[in-house]
Amino acid sequence: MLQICNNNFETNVGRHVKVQGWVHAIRKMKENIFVDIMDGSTPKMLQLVIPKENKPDNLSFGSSIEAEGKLALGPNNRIELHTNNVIVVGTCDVMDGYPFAPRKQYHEDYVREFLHLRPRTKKFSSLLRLRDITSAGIENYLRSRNYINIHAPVLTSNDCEGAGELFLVQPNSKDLLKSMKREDLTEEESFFNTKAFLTVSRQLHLEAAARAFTKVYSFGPVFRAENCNSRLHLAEFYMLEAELAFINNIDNIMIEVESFIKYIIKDVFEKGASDVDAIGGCEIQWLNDKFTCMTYDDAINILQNNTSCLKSPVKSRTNLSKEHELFLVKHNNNVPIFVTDWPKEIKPFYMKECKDDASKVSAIDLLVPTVGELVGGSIREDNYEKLKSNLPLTSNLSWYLELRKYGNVPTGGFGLGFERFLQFIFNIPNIKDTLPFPRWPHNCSL
Ligand SMILES: NC(=O)C[C@H](N)C(=O)O
Repeated sequence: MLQICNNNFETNVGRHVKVQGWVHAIRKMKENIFVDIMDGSTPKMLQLVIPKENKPDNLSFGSSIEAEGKLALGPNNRIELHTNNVIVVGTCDVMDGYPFAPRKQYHEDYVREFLHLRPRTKKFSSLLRLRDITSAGIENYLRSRNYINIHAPVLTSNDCEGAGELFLVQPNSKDLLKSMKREDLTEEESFFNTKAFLTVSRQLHLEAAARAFTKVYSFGPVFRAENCNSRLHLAEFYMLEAELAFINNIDNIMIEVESFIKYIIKDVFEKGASDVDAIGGCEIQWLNDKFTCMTYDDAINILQNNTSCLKSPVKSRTNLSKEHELFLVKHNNNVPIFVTDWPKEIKPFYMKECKDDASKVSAIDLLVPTVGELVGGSIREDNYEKLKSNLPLTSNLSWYLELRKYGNVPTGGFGLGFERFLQFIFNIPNIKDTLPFPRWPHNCSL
């Protein structure tokens, strides 16, 4: 079996091979039928040349086939398969509800209505391959720099960000809940003896692991119960989170983030070049520029001087709106910006106070074109007493506090939203088109 990605066809000319795939185009000529197939291993198609009399009756656009024959050099110097042995594995009756037709371009909103068939469309299959290449690039990069991958749990009893955007998890069986019920626990608590949620961030677990392995990361799904249906939000998304021990200066985190992002983009543009071409090319202007660094107060000043161009009000000591984030980046010639020194009251409990200003925390948001905030990171509060007084009253984070008691070290880290990263690298207008089966409010049907 030959996969189309094995593009050493040149050396294979004359060889007898078997291929498999899905039909993307059929052209009927006088003596032969020309069929383009894709097998998903590459954006490239392979042309089959089938003598008219050997074409199976049920061969159509969208059907899956197997073909055996001889590879030959075609008139345009492309390698094609000459075959009189084609088997239709699965038919596809285009008149019976198949939502796509040959040689037609569809808007992504339409294609998204058919999530189960979408991976077979040409552009989306390129996007999913690019997602795979980027994700492998991230793992390889971190491994090569001695980060240890920690499989932190999806189920957790903590609300890391303290923002209340949690999905509650409990058994679906009333009988099970009844059998596990205890007087002192609510029904929601009866399975784990505590409420359990889908994780919003693995940072707290990574902080525990960083105090044993120095450099750790986790790359997996996180969940946010936000009733937001924007082009930038998902209820389930992948987050890359990294945590480094023996770090007490946010500059180190910024250096780590900037070199990581630049490396991964260059790597995926190189390894995924044919898919990047297939989606119409991508260009990043600032790959050789240094990211800008400005304080939150500087950012607010810029916004306050430009209120006439902004719809959302600019208020100091509040979060930036998406409009503000995108304005700041544009104002900075579209070069990414690290915003530093955030007001303490708008950031989570785990961030460390700035040395020279106790009203600020040592945190960064990285703002980039197209999507705004891409990365959030901070130095973590490592002082036992200070952290104790910052902990939310209702939290059960005594274990997290205890990390500051035994063999404590300062740590810092960051989290990067993977889908936003893809959106921004490959210029994808809607985040729902960066992953195979997106979840967003009112949408979890398959
Ligand atoms: N690991 C991180 O620093 C990410 C951070 N906890 C967030 O969810 O934004």
